[in-house]
Amino acid sequence: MSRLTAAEIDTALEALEGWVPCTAGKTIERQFKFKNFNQAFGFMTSVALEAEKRDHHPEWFNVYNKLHITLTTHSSGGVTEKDIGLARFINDLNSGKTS
Ligand SMILES: C[C@H](O)[C@H](O)[C@H]1CNC2=NC(N)=NC(=O)C2=N1
Repeated sequence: MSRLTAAEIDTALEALEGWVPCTAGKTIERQFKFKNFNQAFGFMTSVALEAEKRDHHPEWFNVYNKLHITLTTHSSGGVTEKDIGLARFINDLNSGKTS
């Protein structure tokens, strides 16, 4: 799958609240803050199950109620539609559109 250009990433992120391009356009990243660790880890569990289904996995860092997610496609060396799709799932989950 081919890498998106910086302009393509910007366009895609217009519809993805909270996500920003990082690492010279090689990743997209978003921070989340939950009420407590259970909420954060429950969210991560739902994302993990979906990631496994998609065979596309996040890089993330969790401390208590905070979660930082980095998405990139290793095999392409940058951001692809797979990252945009997973970011959309993550946002929908966060806003209650996904169970
Ligand atoms: C063999 C397996 O399909 C690959 O290693 C998958 C697994 N999950 C992945 N996740 C991400 N984020 N990028 C990849 O390139 C990737 N590749």
